[in-house]
Amino acid sequence: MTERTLILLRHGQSTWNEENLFTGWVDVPLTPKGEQEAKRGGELLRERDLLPDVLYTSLLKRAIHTANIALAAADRDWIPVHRSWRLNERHYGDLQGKDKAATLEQYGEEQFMTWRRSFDTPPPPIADDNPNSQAGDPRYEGIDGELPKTECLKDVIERFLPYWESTITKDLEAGRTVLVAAHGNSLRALVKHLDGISDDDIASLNIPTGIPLLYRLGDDNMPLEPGEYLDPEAAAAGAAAVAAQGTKH
Ligand SMILES: O=C(O)[C@@H](CO)OP(=O)(O)O
Repeated sequence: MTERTLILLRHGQSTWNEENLFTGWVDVPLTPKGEQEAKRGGELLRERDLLPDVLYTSLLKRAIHTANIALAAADRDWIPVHRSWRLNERHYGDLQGKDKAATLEQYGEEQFMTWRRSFDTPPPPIADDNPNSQAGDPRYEGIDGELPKTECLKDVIERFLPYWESTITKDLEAGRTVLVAAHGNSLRALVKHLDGISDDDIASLNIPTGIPLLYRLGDDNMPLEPGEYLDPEAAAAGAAAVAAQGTKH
């Protein structure tokens, strides 16, 4: 059996992470701190000799820039890249652009957590004329199916896993080290699948920004051992910070 190497990387801190706003498909840039996190992520890959052969990213610049910075730090700028909307962050519907703490205060913790972390209840859909809607955005012209107006985690799994199975795993099977640079909730969708996490338990799983998460996979493309954050201490602190986002003022 040959071991397959998969590295997951959530983008570094974005401007809307810093401002504590629901982001979803809104295409916001990294902050200087986010760029620094991405660089450190790439250095961790280089230090461990985990050199990606191929990159998969979303269509959003916070993931694209994170990958570029990390790959530059690992001296792997040149590897082939595949971009797909299927790796995009979860579409946050009408919450896109709204302040997380203010939303918690307005709707209460139960509703807030249902929208934020329940498996199958999406937030209300976004209107096409909302400035944070992606209606008419040329990058989604070729989308197969309908442009989402909101999504829950279940919807993300339904659009991400077919791509994982049909495309990303083919590179793993060819022996390539695969880097997936994506988002908090699209990576939660993949980790749920890999780690066999239940629909209820996935609510408490949070992915920190900018820290590579390494998986060694077997012939069935499932983990041989639990995933490993390359900086476990920073990962634990980062995940706790994501979990606390609703309460920050
Ligand atoms: O706003 C978002 O798009 C996501 C990721 O930043 O937030 P949350 O962790 O609240 O799902």
